[in-house]
Amino acid sequence: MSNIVAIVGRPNVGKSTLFNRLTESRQAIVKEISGVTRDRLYGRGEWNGIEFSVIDTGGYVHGSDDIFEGEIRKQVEIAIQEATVIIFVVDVMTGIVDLDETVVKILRKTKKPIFIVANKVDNTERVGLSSEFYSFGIGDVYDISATNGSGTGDLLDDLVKHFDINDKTVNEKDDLPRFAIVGKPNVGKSSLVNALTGEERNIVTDISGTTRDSIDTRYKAFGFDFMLVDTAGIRKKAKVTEDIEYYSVLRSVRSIEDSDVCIFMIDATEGLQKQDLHIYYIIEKNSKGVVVLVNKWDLVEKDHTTMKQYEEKIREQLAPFNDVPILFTSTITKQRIHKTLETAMEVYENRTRKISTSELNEVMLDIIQATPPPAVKGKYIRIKYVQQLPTHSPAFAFFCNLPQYVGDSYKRFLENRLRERYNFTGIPLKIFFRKK
Ligand SMILES: Nc1nc2c(ncn2[C@@H]2O[C@H](COP(=O)(O)OP(=O)(O)OP(=O)(O)O)[C@@H](O)[C@H]2O)c(=O)[nH]1
Ligand SMILES: Nc1nc2c(ncn2[C@@H]2O[C@H](COP(=O)(O)OP(=O)(O)OP(=O)(O)O)[C@@H](O)[C@H]2O)c(=O)[nH]1
Repeated sequence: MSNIVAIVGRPNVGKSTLFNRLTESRQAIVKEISGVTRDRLYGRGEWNGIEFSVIDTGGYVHGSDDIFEGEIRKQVEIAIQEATVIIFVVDVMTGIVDLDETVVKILRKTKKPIFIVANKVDNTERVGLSSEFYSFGIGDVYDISATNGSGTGDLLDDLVKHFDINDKTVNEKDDLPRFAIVGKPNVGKSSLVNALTGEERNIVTDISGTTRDSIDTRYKAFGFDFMLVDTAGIRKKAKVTEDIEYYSVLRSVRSIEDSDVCIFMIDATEGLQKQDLHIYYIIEKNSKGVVVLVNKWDLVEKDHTTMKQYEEKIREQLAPFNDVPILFTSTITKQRIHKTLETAMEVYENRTRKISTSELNEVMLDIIQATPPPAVKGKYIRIKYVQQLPTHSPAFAFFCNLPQYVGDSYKRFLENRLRERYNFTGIPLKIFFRKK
C-alpha cells in the first residue's frame, strides 16, 4: 500500500501554499534534477517519521471561468483514483461557493478518507467560521492557516493514521519482486506488457488488487517469476487520450510506489524530455530501482556510434543519479525484451544488497582517512563509523562529530565510492550523517 495524499479544491483557496507546507522540510534538501524545475505537482512529506507523497491537483487550470468546472472535475476524479487520502481545501474567507459544491459532488462518490481543510484561519477571530463546511457531510473539518502553519500539526496527526507505518509496500502480498512499467503516454508501455504477456496467456495469472481496480500480473516463464504492477491500469490508460502531461505524471505515482523496480520507458525518437524527467524524479524520490528503456529503437537510423552517443546524452541528462542500466529496445521486433527482465532482476538484487558493518567500515574508513571531509570554519569533521540501515532500499549512516558540516560534494564523493565498490546500479542511495 502506498501513502498518497492528494490536495483538491477550486482555484485560490491555498492548495499550493498547503502543498509547500506539507513538503517543505523535504523539498529544501532536494536538489533540482537536470532541467526539472521543481513544481507543485509532486513532493514528499514526513510527519513523526512516517513518509508520504503529496500530489497537488491545482494550478493547472487556465483560461476562462467556464473551463474551470470541467478541469476541476477531471482533477478531482484522478485524485480519487490515485490517492490514499484526500485533502479538500476550502476558504473560510469566502465560505461555500458553487465550485466547492462541484467538487463535493464528485467526492461523495468515493469511500476514501476525506479531510476538509478550512484554510486561511489565520487568527482566533476566524475560528468558528468553518462550521458551515460540515454541511457537505463528507468529512471532518480542520481549521488551518497554510501561510502561518497553525492547525497543520493536528491535521497531520490524523492524516498519518491512514498510512502504512513501515513501508510495507513490498513483499506484503507475496515475496515476489514487483516491477512497474512507467513512462509518459505513447512510449510503448502497453506494447511491452503485451509483448511480455500477450502471446503467453498461459503463463500469466491476473490477480485483482485489493485497494482499487488494479490488476497485478504474475509473470512466470523463462526462469522469471515476478509481479507486474498494475497492468490493468496500463491497458486501461491506453484507451484514454491523455494529452496533458500533468495527468500522466500523476498516474505514475501509485504504480511507482507499489513497485520495487520501475521499468522506465522513453521514446527513442523523442529523447528524454521534461515530462520523462518528472517521472524519473518520482522514482528516485521513492528510492525505487530503475531500468531505463529507450524504446522504439527500431525507428532510429543508426551507425556504429549512435547507441553510445545516445546513451552518453541520456546519462548526462539523468545526472546526478545516472548509475542506471540503459537498454535500447523495440516491442515490435522484440529486441532486448528478455534482457529487460534480466536487468530488472539484477536491479532488484542490487536493491536488496546488504553489506555487513565490519566490511563497510574496513572499506570506507580507509577511503575517508585518505580523503577526509574538508574542515569547515577551522573545525575538523571526524567520521567514526558507517552502518547500512535496515531499510528496504539501501541507506547508509555515517556517524561523526559534526554532521551538520558535511557538504553535498563530500556526500556525493562517498556515494560514488560506495557505487564503485558495490553494485548498486539502478538504485538511488540514501546517505545520512549522524551525530556520534
Ligand atoms: N490569509 C491567508 N491567505 C492564504 C493562506 N493560504 C494561502 N493564502 C493566499 O491565497 C492565495 C491563493 O493561494 P494558492 O496557494 O496559490 O492557492 P491555490 O488553491 O493553489 O490556487 P490555484 O493555483 O489557483 O489552484 C495566495 O494569495 C495565498 O497567499 C492562508 O492560510 N491565509
Ligand atoms: N516502431 C515502434 N513502435 C512502437 C514500439 N512500441 C510501441 N510502439 C507504438 O507506439 C504506439 C504507442 O504504444 P503503446 O504501447 O500504446 O504506448 P503506451 O505507453 O502504453 O501509451 P499510453 O497508453 O498512451 O500511455 C503504438 O502505436 C505502438 O504500436 C516500438 O518498439 N517500435
